[in-house]
Amino acid sequence: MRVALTGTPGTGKTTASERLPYPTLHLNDAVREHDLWTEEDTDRDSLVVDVDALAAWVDDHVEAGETVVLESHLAHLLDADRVVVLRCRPDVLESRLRERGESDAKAAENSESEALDVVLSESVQRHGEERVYEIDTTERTPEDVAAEIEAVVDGDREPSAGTVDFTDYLHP
Ligand SMILES: Nc1ncnc2c1ncn2[C@@H]1O[C@H](COP(=O)(O)OP(=O)(O)O)[C@@H](O)[C@H]1O
Repeated sequence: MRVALTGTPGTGKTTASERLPYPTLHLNDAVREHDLWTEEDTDRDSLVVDVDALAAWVDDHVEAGETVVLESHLAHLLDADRVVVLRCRPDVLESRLRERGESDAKAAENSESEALDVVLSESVQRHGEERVYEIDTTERTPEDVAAEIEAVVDGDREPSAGTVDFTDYLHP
């Protein structure tokens, strides 16, 4: 089974993935290590990913029949059997990112994106609501988040797209 573990930067994907019993492909690392990008976005200090090249790289690194986690804020752009979207209340997300050393501008940009449900909407658009599972990490420990992800993999959770609403945190 392919599980896409996605969510706005800062929602806790890397931290949760380290606590899962499944092999995890950290796609952002793969993009850099194997030059799976088309150009540099200097304004946003990021790379424009070549999604087709990334998809081909993943195909080459996933054993048929194994459960594998594809971890990245872009993971939902790839084929997956289930899509786990981590969520975090935007004000908490902003402080997490600042504590991680991100710039105020980047922290604010991601906080706004989280309030606008950008990753969730893209995930539903690409995979359909029946494959999308939201997990709100705001008040969960990384261990609890990992346990919730395992429950999704085990089929113990119903799809839950749209259960999280952070519109109250949209900046006027
Ligand atoms: N469940 C959680 N509760 C509180 N803080 C968390 C949680 N998960 C991650 N963090 C912290 O938030 C920051 C972002 O986590 P990280 O796993 O890097 O997010 P992502 O991989 O989604 O960008 C890190 O500093 C991490 O220590």
